[in-house]
Amino acid sequence: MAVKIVLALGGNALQSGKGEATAQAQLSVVHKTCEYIAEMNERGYEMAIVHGNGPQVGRILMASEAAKDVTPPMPFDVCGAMSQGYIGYHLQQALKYALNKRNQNFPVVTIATQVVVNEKDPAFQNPTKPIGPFYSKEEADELTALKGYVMKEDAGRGYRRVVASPLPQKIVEIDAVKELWPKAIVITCGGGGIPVIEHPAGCLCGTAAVIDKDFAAELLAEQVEADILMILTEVEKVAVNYNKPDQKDLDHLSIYEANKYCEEGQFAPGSMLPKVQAAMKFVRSNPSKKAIITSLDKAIEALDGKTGTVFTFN
Ligand SMILES: Nc1ncnc2c1ncn2[C@@H]1O[C@H](COP(=O)(O)OP(=O)(O)O)[C@@H](O)[C@H]1O
Ligand SMILES: NC(=O)OP(=O)(O)O
Repeated sequence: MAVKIVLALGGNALQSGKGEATAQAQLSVVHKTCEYIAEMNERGYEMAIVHGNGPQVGRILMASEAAKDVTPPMPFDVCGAMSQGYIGYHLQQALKYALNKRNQNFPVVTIATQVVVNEKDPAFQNPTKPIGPFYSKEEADELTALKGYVMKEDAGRGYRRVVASPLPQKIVEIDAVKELWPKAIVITCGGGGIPVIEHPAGCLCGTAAVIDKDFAAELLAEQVEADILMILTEVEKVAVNYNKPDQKDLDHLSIYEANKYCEEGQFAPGSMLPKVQAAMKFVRSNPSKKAIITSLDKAIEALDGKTGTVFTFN
């Protein structure tokens, strides 16, 4: 039986950290990303793709706010939906190209995905999710004074605007995802999903937040009964004492070890911590499953057991 994987694609799979933030620059990075995904498809893995949207949704919001004199600003949830649309479009285009090159006539489809969050989630009172570009401390202080943004330092890389990031509770379009699996590679829960609140009458209402795509990918992986949750980011392995002279890269983490390192504060909140927490949650949900955190270019080697940080129950 084919191995089922939910792939979570981080920022570097979509945009070069040091490069420009244009649509063209994103598409060229996505083309490279899709070569790896097509190779995985060629090897017989069944996949769904969840991607991040922090930089993109932040920039869509900025553009919308900057244009307020000519057109009404888009609500936050609509900006999230827009980010799903254009990132999904880039992935569809690049993945189809990479698949065709390998003579794999395989459908690729993006589902605009709503994800239910709890309006009482404490995350609404404590914004943690970095979005948009990076700023210096001085620029960050100016934005706080000028626009009231909450700005936080992001894993040693500069300051970013942070917004609420409630936990995903339910994937609204999950039946469609299951229906399409494994007939297509489905791009779903982009940017963690469009955050919606479920009202008693049954209607859904978009809300101002950005769900963490690693947690949404975890929920998806549980619901489609994936064998592996694979989180692809910039680093090949999770480390302890990250960025310090005594940094130690980790090949394997049990729930017990991962928990201990979380308590020690080894993983930066808003970057590595949610990935580790999502990996732990998936393995805890079914101790026969595994999660892998690695870099995009090492994904296949990691599936072959040669690199990455592998999370297992014991
Ligand atoms: N303990 C750690 N081990 C490895 N990387 C870490 C650690 N703590 C923080 N990081 C940083 O977290 C980054 C991944 O988070 P982020 O860039 O937010 O993810 P994404 O790829 O989803 O956009 C890594 O590239 C690294 O810079
Ligand atoms: N929504 C989300 O988690 O985006 P990033 O991966 O870009 O932070």
